[in-house]
Amino acid sequence: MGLTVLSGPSGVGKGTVVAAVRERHPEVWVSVSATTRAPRPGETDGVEYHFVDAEEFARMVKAGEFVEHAMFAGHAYGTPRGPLRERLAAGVPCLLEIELLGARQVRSAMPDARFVFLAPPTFEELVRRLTGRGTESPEVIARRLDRARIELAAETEFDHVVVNDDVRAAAARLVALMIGS
Ligand SMILES: Nc1nc2c(ncn2[C@@H]2O[C@H](COP(=O)(O)OP(=O)(O)O)[C@@H](O)[C@H]2O)c(=O)[nH]1
Ligand SMILES: Nc1ncnc2c1ncn2[C@@H]1O[C@H](COP(=O)(O)OP(=O)(O)O)[C@@H](O)[C@H]1O
Repeated sequence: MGLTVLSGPSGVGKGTVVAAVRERHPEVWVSVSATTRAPRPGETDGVEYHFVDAEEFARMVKAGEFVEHAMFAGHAYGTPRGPLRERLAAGVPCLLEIELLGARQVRSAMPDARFVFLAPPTFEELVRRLTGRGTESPEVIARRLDRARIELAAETEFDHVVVNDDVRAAAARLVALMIGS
Protein backbone atom coordinates (compact mmCIF):
# COMPACT_ATOMS: atom_id res chain seq x y z
CA MET A 1 0.00 0.00 0.00
CA GLY A 2 1.56 3.27 -1.15
CA LEU A 3 -0.48 5.51 1.11
CA THR A 4 0.99 7.42 4.06
CA VAL A 5 -1.09 9.63 6.34
CA LEU A 6 0.72 12.38 8.25
CA SER A 7 -1.02 13.94 11.24
CA GLY A 8 -0.01 16.02 14.20
CA PRO A 9 -1.07 19.08 16.18
CA SER A 10 -1.55 22.43 14.51
CA GLY A 11 1.72 24.38 14.46
CA VAL A 12 3.98 21.33 14.78
CA GLY A 13 5.25 21.99 11.25
CA LYS A 14 3.26 19.60 9.05
CA GLY A 15 2.94 22.12 6.22
CA THR A 16 6.63 23.00 6.46
CA VAL A 17 7.78 19.37 6.48
CA VAL A 18 5.44 18.48 3.60
CA ALA A 19 6.80 21.45 1.61
CA ALA A 20 10.32 20.10 2.19
CA VAL A 21 9.20 16.67 0.97
CA ARG A 22 7.66 18.25 -2.16
CA GLU A 23 10.85 20.16 -2.89
CA ARG A 24 13.31 17.32 -2.45
CA HIS A 25 11.22 14.26 -3.34
CA PRO A 26 9.22 14.81 -6.53
CA GLU A 27 8.58 11.04 -6.60
CA VAL A 28 6.14 11.53 -3.70
CA TRP A 29 2.65 12.77 -4.61
CA VAL A 30 1.01 15.04 -2.05
CA SER A 31 -2.79 15.15 -2.04
CA VAL A 32 -4.38 18.61 -2.34
CA SER A 33 -7.34 18.89 0.04
CA ALA A 34 -10.46 20.98 -0.38
CA THR A 35 -11.22 23.46 2.41
CA THR A 36 -13.74 26.17 3.24
CA ARG A 37 -11.16 28.29 5.09
CA ALA A 38 -9.83 31.42 3.40
CA PRO A 39 -6.41 31.36 1.72
CA ARG A 40 -3.57 32.81 3.79
CA PRO A 41 -1.23 35.32 2.17
CA GLY A 42 0.99 33.42 -0.25
CA GLU A 43 -1.37 30.46 -0.66
CA THR A 44 -2.59 29.66 -4.18
CA ASP A 45 -5.82 27.88 -5.10
CA GLY A 46 -5.04 24.37 -6.30
CA VAL A 47 -1.55 24.31 -4.73
CA GLU A 48 -1.88 24.20 -0.92
CA TYR A 49 -5.64 23.65 -1.08
CA HIS A 50 -8.64 23.82 -3.35
CA PHE A 51 -10.42 26.76 -1.71
CA VAL A 52 -14.18 26.22 -1.98
CA ASP A 53 -17.25 27.73 -0.33
CA ALA A 54 -19.44 25.83 2.13
CA GLU A 55 -22.04 25.12 -0.54
CA GLU A 56 -19.54 23.51 -2.92
CA PHE A 57 -18.02 21.53 -0.02
CA ALA A 58 -21.47 20.19 0.94
CA ARG A 59 -22.12 19.22 -2.69
CA MET A 60 -18.81 17.30 -2.79
CA VAL A 61 -19.67 15.47 0.46
CA LYS A 62 -23.10 14.53 -0.89
CA ALA A 63 -21.62 13.31 -4.18
CA GLY A 64 -19.21 11.04 -2.27
CA GLU A 65 -16.19 12.86 -3.65
CA PHE A 66 -14.15 12.67 -0.42
CA VAL A 67 -12.12 9.78 1.02
CA GLU A 68 -12.59 11.47 4.41
CA HIS A 69 -13.64 14.89 5.64
CA ALA A 70 -13.71 16.71 8.97
CA MET A 71 -14.25 20.07 10.63
CA PHE A 72 -11.23 21.82 12.09
CA ALA A 73 -11.37 25.16 13.95
CA GLY A 74 -14.65 26.09 12.29
CA HIS A 75 -13.83 25.07 8.72
CA ALA A 76 -14.36 21.94 6.63
CA TYR A 77 -11.47 19.98 5.11
CA GLY A 78 -11.58 16.93 2.87
CA THR A 79 -9.41 14.64 0.74
CA PRO A 80 -10.66 14.34 -2.87
CA ARG A 81 -11.07 10.69 -3.82
CA GLY A 82 -10.37 10.66 -7.57
CA PRO A 83 -6.78 11.95 -7.75
CA LEU A 84 -5.68 9.74 -4.84
CA ARG A 85 -7.23 6.63 -6.35
CA GLU A 86 -5.45 7.28 -9.67
CA ARG A 87 -2.01 7.75 -8.08
CA LEU A 88 -2.38 4.69 -5.84
CA ALA A 89 -3.44 2.58 -8.84
CA ALA A 90 -0.33 3.81 -10.69
CA GLY A 91 1.90 2.72 -7.77
CA VAL A 92 2.92 6.27 -6.82
CA PRO A 93 3.79 6.85 -3.11
CA CYS A 94 1.03 9.14 -1.80
CA LEU A 95 1.02 11.46 1.19
CA LEU A 96 -2.03 12.91 2.99
CA GLU A 97 -1.51 15.67 5.56
CA ILE A 98 -4.72 15.64 7.59
CA GLU A 99 -5.98 16.08 11.15
CA LEU A 100 -6.79 13.31 13.61
CA LEU A 101 -10.49 12.68 12.87
CA GLY A 102 -9.74 12.35 9.16
CA ALA A 103 -6.80 10.04 9.86
CA ARG A 104 -9.15 7.79 11.87
CA GLN A 105 -11.60 7.68 8.94
CA VAL A 106 -8.77 6.66 6.60
CA ARG A 107 -7.69 4.02 9.13
CA SER A 108 -11.18 2.45 8.92
CA ALA A 109 -11.44 2.72 5.13
CA MET A 110 -7.84 1.81 4.26
CA PRO A 111 -6.29 -0.10 7.18
CA ASP A 112 -3.16 -0.95 5.15
CA ALA A 113 -2.09 2.69 4.98
CA ARG A 114 0.90 3.85 7.02
CA PHE A 115 0.08 6.32 9.81
CA VAL A 116 2.75 8.78 10.91
CA PHE A 117 2.46 11.27 13.76
CA LEU A 118 4.54 14.44 13.56
CA ALA A 119 5.41 15.44 17.14
CA PRO A 120 6.91 18.67 18.51
CA PRO A 121 10.19 18.45 20.47
CA THR A 122 8.25 19.91 23.48
CA PHE A 123 4.79 21.44 24.13
CA GLU A 124 6.45 24.82 24.77
CA GLU A 125 8.07 24.69 21.34
CA LEU A 126 4.66 23.89 19.81
CA VAL A 127 3.15 27.00 21.43
CA ARG A 128 6.11 29.07 20.16
CA ARG A 129 5.65 27.84 16.59
CA LEU A 130 1.89 28.34 16.57
CA THR A 131 2.22 31.87 17.94
CA GLY A 132 5.29 32.71 15.86
CA ARG A 133 3.63 32.00 12.51
CA GLY A 134 1.62 35.17 13.02
CA THR A 135 -1.23 34.13 10.72
CA GLU A 136 -3.94 33.58 13.34
CA SER A 137 -5.77 35.74 15.87
CA PRO A 138 -5.39 34.96 19.62
CA GLU A 139 -8.87 33.33 19.61
CA VAL A 140 -7.94 31.05 16.73
CA ILE A 141 -4.61 30.19 18.39
CA ALA A 142 -6.43 29.33 21.64
CA ARG A 143 -8.83 27.04 19.77
CA ARG A 144 -5.97 25.34 17.94
CA LEU A 145 -4.05 24.80 21.21
CA ASP A 146 -7.11 23.13 22.75
CA ARG A 147 -7.28 20.84 19.75
CA ALA A 148 -3.49 20.31 19.88
CA ARG A 149 -3.78 18.85 23.41
CA ILE A 150 -6.32 16.32 22.12
CA GLU A 151 -4.19 15.48 19.09
CA LEU A 152 -1.02 15.02 21.20
CA ALA A 153 -2.84 12.46 23.35
CA ALA A 154 -3.53 10.36 20.23
CA GLU A 155 0.13 9.84 19.35
CA THR A 156 -0.03 6.17 20.40
CA GLU A 157 -2.66 5.41 17.72
CA PHE A 158 -0.03 5.91 15.02
CA ASP A 159 2.40 3.39 13.51
CA HIS A 160 5.37 5.78 13.64
CA VAL A 161 6.30 9.02 15.40
CA VAL A 162 8.59 11.52 13.69
CA VAL A 163 9.82 14.38 15.92
CA ASN A 164 10.02 17.66 14.00
CA ASP A 165 13.22 18.97 15.53
CA ASP A 166 14.85 19.92 12.24
CA VAL A 167 12.71 20.32 9.10
CA ARG A 168 15.05 18.59 6.65
CA ALA A 169 15.80 15.71 9.02
CA ALA A 170 12.09 15.20 9.76
CA ALA A 171 11.25 15.26 6.02
CA ALA A 172 14.01 12.71 5.35
CA ARG A 173 12.74 10.42 8.13
CA LEU A 174 9.19 10.66 6.77
CA VAL A 175 10.28 9.79 3.22
CA ALA A 176 12.40 6.92 4.53
CA LEU A 177 9.28 5.49 6.20
CA MET A 178 7.34 5.95 2.93
CA ILE A 179 9.78 4.55 0.40
CA GLY A 180 12.79 3.27 2.34
CA SER A 181 16.14 5.03 2.45
N1 LIG B 1 -9.43 15.63 7.82
C1 LIG B 1 -8.73 16.45 7.07
N2 LIG B 1 -7.90 17.34 7.62
C2 LIG B 1 -7.19 18.14 6.80
C3 LIG B 1 -7.28 18.08 5.39
N3 LIG B 1 -6.44 19.01 4.87
C4 LIG B 1 -5.84 19.61 5.90
N4 LIG B 1 -6.29 19.11 7.08
C5 LIG B 1 -5.89 19.47 8.44
O1 LIG B 1 -6.61 20.60 8.86
C6 LIG B 1 -5.88 21.28 9.87
C7 LIG B 1 -5.86 22.76 9.60
O2 LIG B 1 -5.13 23.02 8.43
P1 LIG B 1 -4.73 24.52 8.06
O3 LIG B 1 -5.93 25.39 8.11
O4 LIG B 1 -3.96 24.48 6.79
O5 LIG B 1 -3.82 24.98 9.27
P2 LIG B 1 -2.36 24.53 9.72
O6 LIG B 1 -2.19 23.06 9.49
O7 LIG B 1 -2.33 24.91 11.14
O8 LIG B 1 -1.40 25.30 8.87
C8 LIG B 1 -4.49 20.62 9.88
O9 LIG B 1 -4.42 19.74 10.99
C9 LIG B 1 -4.44 19.87 8.58
O10 LIG B 1 -3.62 18.71 8.68
C10 LIG B 1 -8.16 17.11 4.84
O11 LIG B 1 -8.33 16.95 3.63
N5 LIG B 1 -8.86 16.33 5.72
N1 LIG C 1 11.57 22.05 12.62
C1 LIG C 1 11.16 23.31 12.86
N2 LIG C 1 11.89 24.12 13.63
C2 LIG C 1 11.49 25.39 13.88
N3 LIG C 1 10.36 25.94 13.39
C3 LIG C 1 9.59 25.18 12.62
C4 LIG C 1 9.94 23.83 12.30
N4 LIG C 1 8.97 23.32 11.51
C5 LIG C 1 8.07 24.30 11.33
N5 LIG C 1 8.42 25.43 12.00
C6 LIG C 1 7.68 26.70 12.08
O1 LIG C 1 6.53 26.45 12.88
C7 LIG C 1 5.40 27.19 12.40
C8 LIG C 1 4.24 26.24 12.13
O2 LIG C 1 4.55 25.41 11.01
P1 LIG C 1 3.43 24.89 9.99
O3 LIG C 1 4.15 24.12 8.95
O4 LIG C 1 2.58 26.02 9.55
O5 LIG C 1 2.61 23.91 10.97
P2 LIG C 1 1.29 23.03 10.75
O6 LIG C 1 1.10 22.87 9.26
O7 LIG C 1 1.55 21.73 11.45
O8 LIG C 1 0.20 23.79 11.41
C9 LIG C 1 5.89 27.94 11.16
O9 LIG C 1 6.20 29.27 11.54
C10 LIG C 1 7.12 27.17 10.74
O10 LIG C 1 8.05 28.00 10.06
